[in-house]
Amino acid sequence: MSDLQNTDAPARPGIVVTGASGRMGRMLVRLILDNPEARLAGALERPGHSWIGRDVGEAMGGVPVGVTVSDDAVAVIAQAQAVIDFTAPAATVAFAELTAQARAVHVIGTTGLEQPHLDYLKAAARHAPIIRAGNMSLGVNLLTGLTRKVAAALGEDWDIEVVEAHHRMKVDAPSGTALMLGEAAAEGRGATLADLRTPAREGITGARVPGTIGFSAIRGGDVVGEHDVIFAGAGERIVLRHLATDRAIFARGALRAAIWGQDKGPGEYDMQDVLGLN
Ligand SMILES: NC(=O)c1ccc[n+]([C@@H]2O[C@H](COP(=O)([O-])OP(=O)(O)OC[C@H]3O[C@@H](n4cnc5c(N)ncnc54)[C@H](O)[C@@H]3O)[C@@H](O)[C@H]2O)c1
Ligand SMILES: O=C(O)C1=N[C@H](C(=O)O)CCC1
Repeated sequence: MSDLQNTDAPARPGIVVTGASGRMGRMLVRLILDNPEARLAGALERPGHSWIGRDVGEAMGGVPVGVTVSDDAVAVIAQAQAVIDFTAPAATVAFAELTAQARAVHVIGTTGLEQPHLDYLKAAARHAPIIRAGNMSLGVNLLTGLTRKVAAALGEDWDIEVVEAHHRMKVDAPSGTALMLGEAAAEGRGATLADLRTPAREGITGARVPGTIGFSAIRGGDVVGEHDVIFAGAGERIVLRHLATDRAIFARGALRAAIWGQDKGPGEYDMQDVLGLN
């Protein structure tokens, strides 16, 4: 990890990492410190967290980097050109308001957001760019396009199921990625996921309703993230699969988005925009 980070160069956007001690937060702090195109401008954690007041480099077990972990989101975000946020829905909504006030780019990886959270984000995006994706990796964003195409090519007699597996600490299901893939499949069929989504199955569910999209979630161990989109027809199946083996793929995507967003106007964007896949 570089210790030359905060010898400032104005051209580099100052990036704040929220949830700095989390699985994604630590990954992001390291990546930003090692990237010459970005500067770590702040590290936030929730009030009461044991890292508050400590240098983030030291808290991570390395050398000091000159950035103290804070719970003062108002003061820290006011200094940011971008905020990279992998936390929890309620925290993300609060950060969105502060990031919009700072006219900074808000990169959101947090999943489990529900409609009221999304409504807040839409309002915040009237003032500054918000880039949000349930999965920031190049591979999943390519798979999203493939899923849309395959769903468009196959008729309703092909059943669509999304199966995902994640580590035992994951709190939301289906995963943000599974929902992205399901949405792409629904778009391929000229519909929305809200129209086609099957409720979670348990008990006597009855036969599958043609044209619907189902989800199954496995939770265990340290699985980083695995997704299958299954198209099941009569006598054959197509399986589109993404396997994540390193969280760095999400962090790299998020940092790329933060840099990409620097010259963008207010509005809602996703990784398809960042990667030029639209
Ligand atoms: N979009 C993607 O590519 C992608 C990839 C990985 C994870 N995620 C999502 O990111 C989120 C975080 O995942 P994780 O595995 O890093 O979880 P984690 O539990 O390891 O980390 C979350 C961190 O956020 C902190 N936090 C919570 N509330 C806060 C607040 N109000 N202020 C500051 N910090 C706060 C927690 O203390 C914790 O350190 C989840 O929603 C997960 O699904 C998305
Ligand atoms: O570890 C997680 O949590 C992940 N969340 C995202 C999701 O919900 O799809 C991306 C994969 C890892």
